[in-house]
Amino acid sequence: MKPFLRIARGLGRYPLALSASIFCSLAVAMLWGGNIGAVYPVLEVCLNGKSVQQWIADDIDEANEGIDKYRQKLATLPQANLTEQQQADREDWLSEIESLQDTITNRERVRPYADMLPKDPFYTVLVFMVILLAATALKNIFIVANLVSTTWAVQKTTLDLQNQYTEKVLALDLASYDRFGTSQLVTHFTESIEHVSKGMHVLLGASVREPLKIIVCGFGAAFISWRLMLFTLMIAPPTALLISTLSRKIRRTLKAHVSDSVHLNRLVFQSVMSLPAIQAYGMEKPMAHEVDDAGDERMRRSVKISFWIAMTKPVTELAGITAVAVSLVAGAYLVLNQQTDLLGIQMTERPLTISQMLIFFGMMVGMSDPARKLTDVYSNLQIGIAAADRVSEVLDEESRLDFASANEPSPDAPSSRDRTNLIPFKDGKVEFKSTAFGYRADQTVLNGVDLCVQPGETVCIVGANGCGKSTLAKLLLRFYDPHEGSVTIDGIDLVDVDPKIVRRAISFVAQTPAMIDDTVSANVRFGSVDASEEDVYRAAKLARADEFIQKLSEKYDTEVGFDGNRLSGGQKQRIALARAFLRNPTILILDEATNQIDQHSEQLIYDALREYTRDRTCIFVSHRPEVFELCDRIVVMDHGKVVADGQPEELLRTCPPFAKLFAANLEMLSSRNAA
Ligand SMILES: Nc1ncnc2c1ncn2[C@@H]1O[C@H](COP(=O)(O)OP(=O)(O)OP(=O)(O)O)[C@@H](O)[C@H]1O
Repeated sequence: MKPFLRIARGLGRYPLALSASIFCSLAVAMLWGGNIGAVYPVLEVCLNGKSVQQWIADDIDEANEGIDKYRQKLATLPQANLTEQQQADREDWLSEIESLQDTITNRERVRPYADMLPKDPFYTVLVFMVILLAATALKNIFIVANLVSTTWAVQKTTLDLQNQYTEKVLALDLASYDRFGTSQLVTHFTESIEHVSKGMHVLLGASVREPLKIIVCGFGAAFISWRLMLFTLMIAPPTALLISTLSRKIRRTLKAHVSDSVHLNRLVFQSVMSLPAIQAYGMEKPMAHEVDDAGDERMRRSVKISFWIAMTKPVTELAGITAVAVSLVAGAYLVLNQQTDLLGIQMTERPLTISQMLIFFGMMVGMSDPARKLTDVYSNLQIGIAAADRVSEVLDEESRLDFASANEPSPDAPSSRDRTNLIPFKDGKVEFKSTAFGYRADQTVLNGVDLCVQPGETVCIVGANGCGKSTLAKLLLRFYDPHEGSVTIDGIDLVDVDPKIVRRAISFVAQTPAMIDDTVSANVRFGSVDASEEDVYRAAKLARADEFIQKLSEKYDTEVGFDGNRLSGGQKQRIALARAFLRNPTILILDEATNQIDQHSEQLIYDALREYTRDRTCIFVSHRPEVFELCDRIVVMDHGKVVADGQPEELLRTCPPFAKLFAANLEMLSSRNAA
C-alpha cells in the first residue's frame, strides 16, 4: 500500500486539477443526495394534496399545538418535591418541546424559499420535477468535469512516473540490471505503470466521489433517524471483513500474475530477437509452444483474479440489498404501527410519516448504489497497489555505484570527492591492484589481477574464452566495483569517482556494438551530441566507415533499423569505432571490436589506429594476432589472473597459455609477412 500512496502523492503536483476533481466529486455527491431529498416535498404534496406553503404552515401549527400540549402537561406538575417518575416525565416533555421548537425554526428557515413556489399543488410538483431535471443535468456536467480533471491529474502523474522510472532504469548499475532482467524492466514500464495509473484514477475519481455520495445520503438518512440508519447498517462490519479477506487473495494472485507477464514477455522478446536463429534451427514450433504455455498460465491466473474480483460484487450487492430491505421492513413496522421503538430500542422521537419513511428508504438506496460501485473501485485499487509494489522494487533500487550515496569521505579529506568529481583523467594511467571480482557471490571471475598500463601505452589482453578479459574492461568503466583490491586511473581509486566522470574519459567498443534505431549520423554522434558534421565525417573516415556509408541510399541520413539490423556485422563495428573515435577519449578500449571486419579494411583501420593511439592509453581485447603489431606489449590472462606480459616472440617461449592460443597463428602470420 505504501508504495502506491507514495506514487499517488505525485498527484499533488497538479493542485488545480486535483482540487477541481475533488470539488466536482463533492458537487456530484451533494446533487446525488439533494435529488433524492427533493422528492420529499413532492411526496408530501402528492400524498396530502397540499401546497408546500400549506404543508409548512401545517407543520408549524402542529408543532405549536404540541408545544402547548406539553406546556399544559408541565403545568400539572407540582413546583417542588417531584417524584422520580414526575422528574423523568418533566425531562421528556421539555425535550419534546425543544425538538418541536427546532422543527418550527427549521420550517421558518425554509419558508421564504417555499413562498417562491406556486401555491397550487400540481404546479408545485411540476416545478420540483423541473428542478430535479436541472439538478440531474448539472450533476452530469460535474461528472464529466470530474472525469476530465481526474484523467488530467492522473495522466500527468503517470507521465512523471514513467519518466522517473526510465531515469532510474537508465541509472541502474549492471548488477541490478542483470538481476531484474530486460523483460521485467520493460513489463513494468508497459504493464505495471498502466495498472498503477488505473489505480490512481479510481483513487482520485470514484473512491472520492462514491464515499461522498454515501456520506451525503447517510446524513440525509440520519436527519430522519440516525438510530434507524445505524440499525440498518449492522450488515456493514461483516461485509467489510469478507471484502478484506477477498482483497488479500486478489493481491496475492496479482503478484503472481505480474511474474507471469514478465515470463511471457521474456519469451516473446526472445522469439523476436532470435528470429533468424529460431528459423535457421527449425525451432518455430517449440518456441511457439513455450509462448503458448506461458500465455495459458497467465490466462488461468487472470481468470482466477476475475473470479475473486467477481466474488466481491455479490457480497456488496447482497449487503446493499440487505441494508435496504432491513430499512424497508423496519420503516414499514414503525410507520404502520405508528411506533417509535424497534426491538426495545428507540428509533425516532415521534412516529415516522409515510413520506419520511420513503425518503429514508430512498437515502438507503442512495447509499447502497455507490457502495456497490465501490467494489470496482476496490479491485482496481488492489491491482494498482500490487503493481506499485513491483514498480517500486525498481524505483527503490539503490545503485551501488551511485557516487552521491557512496561511502562518505573521511573528514580529514573533505575535498577529495570534489577533486575527483572534476578530474578529466588527462594522463590515462590504468592500474588494477590485486583486483578480485565475481558477478555473483559464489563466483570468482577475477582472482587478484595485477596490471599497470602506462599513459599512452597500447596493450592487448589475450586469453582463453571466459578467463575474464571483458570483465576487466567492465570494471574499468565502473559498471561494477571490485570485491577486493582496486582499479585506479591516474592513481585515483574509481570507487571514489562518479561513474559518469569515469566513462567520460573512456571510449569503449564492445564485441557486439549496440545500435540505436536512428540514422547512421545519429549513431556515430551517440555520446557526442555536440560534435560537428565535419567531426562525424572525420571519425567515420578514420574507422573506414565512410566508404560504405557513401554507398547507402541516404548516406549519413540512412536509417539503420532496430539494433542496426539493416547493416552487416562489420558495418556496425565500423560505426561503433567511429563513435568511439569521435569522443576523443583519454583511454580507448576495443573489445574484439574489429572481429567482423574484413581483413583488408581491418588492416586499414589498424593503420589509422597506429596514429590515433599514439598519445592515448589503448587497451585491446583480441584473439587476432594482427593486433599485436599495434601494441607495446601483450598481457596474457588465465583463469582470472594476469599470468604474463611481454612481446609475442618472448611469450611464445615463456608462456604456455599464450603459446597454446597463438603458436599456429603467429607462425602463419610471419610466413605471410615474409611472402
Ligand atoms: N553478467 C554476467 N553474469 C554472470 N556471469 C557473467 C556475466 N558476464 C560474464 N560472466 C562470466 O564471467 C566469466 C568471464 O567473462 P568475460 O566476458 O570477462 O570473459 P572473456 O575473457 O572476455 O571471454 P571471451 O574471450 O569469450 O570474450 C565467464 O565465465 C562468464 O560466464
